[in-house]
Amino acid sequence: MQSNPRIQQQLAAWVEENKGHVILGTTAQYIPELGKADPSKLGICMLDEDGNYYCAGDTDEKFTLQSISKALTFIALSCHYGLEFVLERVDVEPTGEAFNSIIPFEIHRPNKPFNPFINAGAITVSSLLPGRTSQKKYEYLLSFLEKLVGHPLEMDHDVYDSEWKSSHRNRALAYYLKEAGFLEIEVEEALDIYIRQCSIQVSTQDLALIGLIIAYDGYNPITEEKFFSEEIAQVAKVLMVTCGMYNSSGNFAAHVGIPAKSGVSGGIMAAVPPKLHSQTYEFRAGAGIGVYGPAIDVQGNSAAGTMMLRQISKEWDLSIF
Ligand SMILES: NC(=O)CC[C@H](N)C(=O)O
Repeated sequence: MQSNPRIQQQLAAWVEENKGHVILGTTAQYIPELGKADPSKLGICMLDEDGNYYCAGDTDEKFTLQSISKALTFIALSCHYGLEFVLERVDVEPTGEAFNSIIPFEIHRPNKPFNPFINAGAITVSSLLPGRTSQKKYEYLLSFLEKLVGHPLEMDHDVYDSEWKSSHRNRALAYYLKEAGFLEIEVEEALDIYIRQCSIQVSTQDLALIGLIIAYDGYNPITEEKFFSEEIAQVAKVLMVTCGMYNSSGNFAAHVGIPAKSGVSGGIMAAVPPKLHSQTYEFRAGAGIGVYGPAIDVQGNSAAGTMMLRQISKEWDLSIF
């Protein structure tokens, strides 16, 4: 199908309409380098199965994956060792606590972290990536991601350094994980791979493409390549719906209804599965979405980005529910 100018115009109009919502958030100050981002930015890119990109607003910026990487590490690890191996080591239950909370861990003393999208679960998953050193684990993940997006990716070293120096809470969390026997590698190595994966730079176009592949159950409909199984994609989407937007996941499911994963850099990756009975012709076949809006709300989600997705989903009938 040819690119549709009406979609492009509509997206541009919605970016303008939602720009005002940036004041509902601030940049992530707890990682000083992320705090320096321009809070007024807002951009979106949508990609359909024919390879048409529809981009509007600030889509030239690169930004770091942050927690969006948690979904991708989960998929990469499941591809390598199988889903069963991963689910034996991390659960799929939301916690209702902040992503970096120590409380669920300390109170419930679970026999595995609650889910791979909170920091406890994500650090555990990262530590299990194949490779003896954090460098090798990082290389494994990077090459998996580069295959998905089809071009080389890089780490933002300033963001890495900034988080490494300020990640006292994650370090504490990693010591809890070590004490509980969930980390087979040393705390500093586990933190290193986790912070590296969070520091990988992407664009909204990259997120739209990975979102499309997840929506298509591990298959890239543009290049006709299969990257991971339906089974893995299914669990990834369940996690995105139940835990992907932290403690706003319920609200996001109710008002947007698209499997999505956000990061404190202000990125959101969303996977719009095919919905053949929809009234909305353009995206009946599914799509991938990448959003960038670094002013984040108290839960850690792009404030204007979330509002914009709410409008888009409503107007184009994208909710899976
Ligand atoms: N929610 C996020 O994006 C958090 C990622 C960030 N690197 C952290 O661990 O705090």
